[in-house]
Parts: sequence; structure tokens; C-alpha cells
Amino acid sequence: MELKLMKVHGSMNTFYLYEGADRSDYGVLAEELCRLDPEVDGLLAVLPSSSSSANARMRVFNKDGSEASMCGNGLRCVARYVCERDGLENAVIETMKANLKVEKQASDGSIAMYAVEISPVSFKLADLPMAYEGNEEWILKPLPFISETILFTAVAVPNPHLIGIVPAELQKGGAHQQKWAEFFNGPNDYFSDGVNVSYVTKAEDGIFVKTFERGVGFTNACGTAMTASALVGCLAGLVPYGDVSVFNPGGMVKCSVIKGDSGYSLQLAGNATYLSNHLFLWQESGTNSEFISSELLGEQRDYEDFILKTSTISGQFV
Ligand SMILES: N[C@H](CCC[C@H](N)C(=O)O)C(=O)O
Repeated sequence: MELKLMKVHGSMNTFYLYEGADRSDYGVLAEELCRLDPEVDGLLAVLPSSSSSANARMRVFNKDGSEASMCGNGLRCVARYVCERDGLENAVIETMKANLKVEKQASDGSIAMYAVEISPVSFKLADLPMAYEGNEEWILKPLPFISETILFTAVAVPNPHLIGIVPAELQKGGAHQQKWAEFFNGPNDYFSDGVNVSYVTKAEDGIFVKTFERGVGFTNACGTAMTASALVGCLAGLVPYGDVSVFNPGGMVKCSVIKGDSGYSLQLAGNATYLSNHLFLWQESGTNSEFISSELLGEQRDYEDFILKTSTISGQFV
């Protein structure tokens, strides 16, 4: 089967995007693509929506073939794809647990910028799921079996996140974070479906977030994690509610955190960059699939200039 693929990224969290009919074996395709192209973190499938109020449906598959309920960086890329396909400035994208509003934002120079709704948000441990000593929530408290000083928060947006507020020294190297993230994503008594693990550190003008993603490993950025971390940063008083600058190894995004009467409204805004077009010959039965052709789209140089500009803007730890 010959597939037209586009390689895209949000904050250097890189995916192949494919528009087609729904299939039961996109997880297998994701594994195959990421095996052949290790810099890619997963697959975004853009499908027709069964909902009359949505312009399209997104499914997201991790590098290991597992399906996630949401992907913030990926949704920005899907938002751009659908808005440009249909000539829209804003749209609604059906995801596993919600129809989410997306909108084109003013470009930053030549960088395409999109904002996406991150929802639903739940602190109920059952919604991750997480099991810990019969607790129903876990917000800004140490997990003593890990550390007496790191304040952890468990939140679903709606994919599962465990977020720790750590000093700058724990952001170097990543061994401590990797140890616990690998534990929670293997056989364990706490997270039966795994969890994305993020370490957050106060930065001069916002927060810095590094994430070990369920089904992937360390990535340059994780959109849902950065947004959930912005919420945790507000709860912890690291940053004021409103627009939060979130720095990450892949660049910088703006997260909006609004506290309302009925809970939190979260939005993630940042780049949606097209890297290249590809023709891929997918041998659905075996593993000898191969890329037939590729064509660079010339947007990455501008993104790299954007990173240089933003990462010098006080993304440094304090
Ligand atoms: N690894 C995540 C899915 C990808 C989410 C991430 N790439 C993002 O931008 O939100 C999970 O299994 O929940």
C-alpha cells in the first residue's frame, strides 16, 4: 500500500501525519515508521469525523504503537493541516475524549502558529488511572518512596501525567526522571496504563519542562505535559494564572491557564511546522516497508532561528 505522508513537528515533537480512512492497524504503521525513522515520536492519523460539529478526527499513536487519548503538539499540526485543507481560520477536531477547538494564530515571522484547546482536565486518580494508597487525588505532595522534597501532581488532560517540581540540578542528565518513568511504564502497582512523567523547574520568565513520554521516552517536548505543567506551576505559585511561557528542549510554547467556576480552561499555542513530504510503501503483512521518495519543505531553518530567539529569552533556570 503506497501512503502519502507528511513529516511535521510541534516544538520539535516530530510525527508523520497521514490523512485517510480509519484503520485498526495504525499502531503497527506507527511502530514501523518510527523504526525506520528514529527521530520521529509517533503517527498522527487525520480521519473523517462522525461528529457533525467537527471538521476532522485525530488519532495519535506513540512510537511503540500504543494509542494515546490526546497529543497537544500533534493537534497543532493537525489543526494547521485541516484549516489549510478547508480554508479555515479555526476548526473543531474530534479526539478520543473530546471535540477540541483549534485556531490559527498570527504567524511569528514565517512560523505557522496554532492554538489548541486541551481538555478535559481531571485530577481524579481514577481518570489517569493511578492507584496510590486509596487516594482520590494527588496534588503538590511528595511521593515518599521517590523523594521527600519533590512535590508531585497527577493529572489527566485527558492523557495521564505525573508532574514533579524539581530543582535545576535534577534537570541535568535525566537519570532520576528516567528511572521512575521507566518504572511507572513497566509492570507496576501505581499506573496500570503507564504515565507521561515531567520534571518542571521555575525559569526566569516562566517554567522549563522536560518529559519522558509514555510509549516514546524522552522527547523534545510534550504538548499535553507542558500544558499540564503550566497548570501545576500556577497551582504551586511558580507563575501567575493566565499566559505561561513554557520552555523545553525543543523550543517554547505559550500555555493559557484560566481558573473558572467549573474547573480549569487550558490552551496550548505554538508552532506547527511542516518538514517534508514522503511516499511510503507499506507492506502491511511484513516489515520490509520502505520510503520511496521525500521532499523537504524548507520551513525548518526559520524554526531554528525562532528557537535561537526564544530560548535566549530567559528560559534559563532560576
Ligand atoms: N505519549 C503521550 C501521547 C503523545 C502526547 C505528546 N506528544 C503531546 O504532545 O501531548 C501519551 O501516551 O499520552
